[in-house]
Amino acid sequence: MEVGAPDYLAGERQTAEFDVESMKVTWAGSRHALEVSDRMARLVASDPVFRKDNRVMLSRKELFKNTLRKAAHAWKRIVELRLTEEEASRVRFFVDEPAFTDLHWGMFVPAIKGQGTEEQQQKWLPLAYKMQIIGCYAQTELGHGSNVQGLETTATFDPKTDEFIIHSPTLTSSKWWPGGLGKVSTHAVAYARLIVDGQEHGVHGFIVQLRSLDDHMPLPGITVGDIGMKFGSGAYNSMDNGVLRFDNVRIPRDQMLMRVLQVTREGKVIQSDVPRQLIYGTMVFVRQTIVADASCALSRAVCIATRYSAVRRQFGSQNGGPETQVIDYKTQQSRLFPLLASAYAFRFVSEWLKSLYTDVTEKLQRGEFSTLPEAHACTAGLKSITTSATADAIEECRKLCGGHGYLANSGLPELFAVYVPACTYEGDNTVLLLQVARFLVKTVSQLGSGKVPVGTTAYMGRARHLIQCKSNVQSAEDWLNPQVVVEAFEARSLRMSVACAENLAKFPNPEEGFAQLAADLVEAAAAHCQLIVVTKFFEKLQQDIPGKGVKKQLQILSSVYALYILHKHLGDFLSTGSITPKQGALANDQLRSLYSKIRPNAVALVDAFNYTDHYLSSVLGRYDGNVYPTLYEEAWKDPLNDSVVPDGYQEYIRPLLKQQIRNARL
Ligand SMILES: CCCCCCCCCCCCCCCCCCCC(=O)SCCNC(=O)CCNC(=O)[C@H](O)C(C)(C)COP(=O)(O)OP(=O)(O)OC[C@H]1O[C@@H](n2cnc3c(N)ncnc32)[C@H](O)[C@@H]1OP(=O)(O)O
Ligand SMILES: Cc1cc2nc3c(=O)[nH]c(=O)nc-3n(C[C@H](O)[C@H](O)[C@H](O)COP(=O)(O)OP(=O)(O)OC[C@H]3O[C@@H](n4cnc5c(N)ncnc54)[C@H](O)[C@@H]3O)c2cc1C
Repeated sequence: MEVGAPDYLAGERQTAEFDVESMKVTWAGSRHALEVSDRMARLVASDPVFRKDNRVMLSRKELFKNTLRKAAHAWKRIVELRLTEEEASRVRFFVDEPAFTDLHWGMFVPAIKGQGTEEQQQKWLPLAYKMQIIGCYAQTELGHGSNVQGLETTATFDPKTDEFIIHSPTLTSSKWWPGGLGKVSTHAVAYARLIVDGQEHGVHGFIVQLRSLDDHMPLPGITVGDIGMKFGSGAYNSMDNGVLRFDNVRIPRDQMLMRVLQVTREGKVIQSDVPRQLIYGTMVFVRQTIVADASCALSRAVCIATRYSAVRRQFGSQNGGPETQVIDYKTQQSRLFPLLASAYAFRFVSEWLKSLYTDVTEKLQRGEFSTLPEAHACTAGLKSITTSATADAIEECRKLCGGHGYLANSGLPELFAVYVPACTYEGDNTVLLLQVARFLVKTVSQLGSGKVPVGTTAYMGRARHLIQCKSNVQSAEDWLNPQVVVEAFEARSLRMSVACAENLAKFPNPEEGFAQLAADLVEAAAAHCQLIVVTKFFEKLQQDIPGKGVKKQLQILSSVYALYILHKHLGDFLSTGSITPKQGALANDQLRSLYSKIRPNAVALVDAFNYTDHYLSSVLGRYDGNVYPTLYEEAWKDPLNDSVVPDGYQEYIRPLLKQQIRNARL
């Protein structure tokens, strides 16, 4: 905010009962992370190349070119200022526009790191790190996305020339969707069925050059282009999601990523001791980052809706006094505050998931693979529930802002359009929950065998207790006890998984049973993932959290998150007998009282996200709350208002009016 400018939300900030600066540190993860984030946010906001207020007005071509300009400029600044990887990734975050670089850094590089041999990494990574080649992740095809084993592109080994022949045998085998592919990437990690000596060996990744490094023209045998406009006007259209066909394209044998499986010069296929699933490792990595992204997108929407709800007034004027701030309506609170709590919950679960991922990656380097299934289940499940909840929440925030939320300059329509594909990419959310369900059913089925469940399924080891325990909640206060809450969530989750396992056992064919019970399995999986989020929020509170009143606020938010989920899924809790209807009603009583505790802190709690006005790009979410004059000024900047009489008047309006006059005379 400019020095000396009026702060229309000052009153809201004065009622805060905690130290906002300390909360900023907790949200960012550390003082260092906050400092880096703050510095990079200002760097981006002060650079005119990174302006974004005109984004929705640009044509697709202009938008795309502008994105190329921003990406090139960001890279120039990263090199000039010798930014660290952490700083560079914050620059990307604040530039706030999907671009080919996301796939280059986020998937192409990790695919080579995770699936390439040492030699392959040494050859390709330095080129990729300097952006002397630009890569994408070309897995999905026109006919298959979720079913990776169903991909049709082939990679046939030719022992005569020591090459693979990459081919698209059908229309449906055309690569379709990869970001960065359409117009920019020079290379792809392309996924194809490996065929050696007429035998198939599953889907593997191959580094394929697509375009000339001299003139950017597609290489012989490559047909490549953009797949067309996507949802929304600006949004994800800054990305060149592409189509790609291979017509018997030859690549050297050493361009197959061979960490999992090797093909020798003689055409021998050697399976290493690394599990096949590591081919899916890049997706595990990205799913983990998507959970962190969910907390960012959600907190951004909530920040806008909270500030605006404090500015906006409707009804309730007494004796000519001001009307009621809409944030004081209990309905507004019950819709908004759970989303605020969810933003914090997703933030902390993403922190935990990152540490789990780092731990599993270190183990994989040492040849320990036992934790891979849990890492897969956690990343898939949390990616699924956090992105679904965030997409719904952004739309709810738009509605919380009434009519003005529908204006592009509220920032919410664009945020929704750009965010919502997260429910689909990197694994459709339902498909991913079914993966979690497989993991849970397997864990349940092994309970009798003496195998002790660990990690996020450790609670299943107490199945005998959890299957019959009764919650001892007697008052609304009791719901503030984390142990009580966790036990209710554990009982619900375990009982849902056990019920699924028991029902599955009734089918002679397990796969048929899995297909028939899929809807229940998805619900059991979601219940397990919600338990993880609740537990990790409570565990966060066991840590030392400095700053006046900060821990107290987080305790309130953790209870709000848990009780909101409980209230929303009350049917599950009741039908599994995890709690009684009376206890469900008490949870709701507690929730209401928690909302009142959040109310004086609401604006400060969203200030703690430390978002600049540039990043928020929302008139409604401005830090200073100066909404109405800005909305008014912005309206006049619309190109339609360039002229008082619109273009088209002479051709289309005037004749109409004249005709009416003539008709009236008749
Ligand atoms: C200088 C620095 C600058 C910094 C800039 C920084 C910028 C960085 C930005 C980064 C952001 C990145 C943004 C990216 C944007 C996203 C773009 C989107 C990209 C994509 O969408 S890529 C395509 C994604 N596709 C999918 O997700 C497909 C989903 N399908 C699957 O994953 C699989 O097909 C599926 C559903 C798992 C089934 O596979 P299948 O082989 O058929 O497996 P089974 O069901 O039979 O299971 C077999 C067995 O394997 C286990 N399994 C499955 N998957 C995994 C896994 N991933 N890991 C480990 N194990 C796995 C499964 O559980 C089964 O186990 P069993 O024990 O039961 O046998
Ligand atoms: C913006 C965007 C960017 C993308 N970027 C990339 C990229 O860079 N690289 C890349 O390779 N791919 C990319 N993709 C593709 C993406 O990964 C796939 O779209 C995604 O994995 C979903 O697969 P699908 O499209 O085949 O959906 P489908 O599987 O066809 O889903 C359609 C419906 O069928 C349901 N369904 C499917 N299978 C089952 C099942 N077994 N049981 C129950 N229901 C089922 C789903 O729930 C869904 O409702 C991108 C997609 C988008 C939208």
